[in-house]
Amino acid sequence: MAALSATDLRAGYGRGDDIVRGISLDQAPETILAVIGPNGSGKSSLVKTLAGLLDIRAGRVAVTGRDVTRETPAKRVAAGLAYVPQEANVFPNLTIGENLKLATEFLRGRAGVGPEQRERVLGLFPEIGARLKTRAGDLSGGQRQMLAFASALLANPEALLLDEPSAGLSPKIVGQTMEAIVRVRETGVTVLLVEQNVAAALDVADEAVVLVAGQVSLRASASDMKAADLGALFFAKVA
Ligand SMILES: Nc1ncnc2c1ncn2[C@@H]1O[C@H](COP(=O)(O)OP(=O)(O)OP(=O)(O)O)[C@@H](O)[C@H]1O
Repeated sequence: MAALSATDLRAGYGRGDDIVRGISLDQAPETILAVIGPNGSGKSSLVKTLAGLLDIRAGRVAVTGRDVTRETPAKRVAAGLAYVPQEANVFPNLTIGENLKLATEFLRGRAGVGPEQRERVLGLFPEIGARLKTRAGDLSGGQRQMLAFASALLANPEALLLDEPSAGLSPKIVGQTMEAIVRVRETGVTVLLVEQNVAAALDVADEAVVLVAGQVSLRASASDMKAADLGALFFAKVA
């Protein structure tokens, strides 16, 4: 069974045209699927639609077979679908410890949420665990991203949606962030990774999809995608 599944998904903003225009994708458990494509192709909109932040106009979203299409964002997290937005993904005025505490505030009742999961997650991100009293606003970009991952993982998700985790990070820190994503996958989490940094994403992904104008124009293994002419794919004319 797919860990994450979207079927004929359509979504857009307000009364505007569809931005997500009929996307279907099934993601096998414990894989990393990179979502790449040119600026404005709808990558962030897709991930927001999966997370429940953009109203679904048609189609279906399921997490480990459970239909969450009509669920609120909070209920989707409780169903096993966690989301790390591109920006504003931590509370800067709160400490690391306070951020982590808040992350589980609305998750009572979800299996696997609690002190053991907290220990497991802090074990994955030791530099976060060692600085629980530090204000999140005082962290570097890379550390802030680790805190955002850790906060999302406290929900013990089946699938994790990441929107451009490399944005604004130096190349060295991008590498460390991608390594962290691999560690997350090794704990059994399925990761959907939206990235502008195509090379970094393909280095860690199993598979990738190219989005052009809100539709999937190609799906391939990460290694085949590395060999593809992405320039031609990204800038192909779409009807
Ligand atoms: N809040 C919004 N209201 C209206 N239209 C929006 C909104 N956010 C995005 N869009 C539009 O949706 C389209 C897709 O944007 P989206 O941010 O999903 O693309 P993207 O592939 O993630 O781009 P980028 O790589 O630049 O982040 C764009 O035409 C954009 O103008």
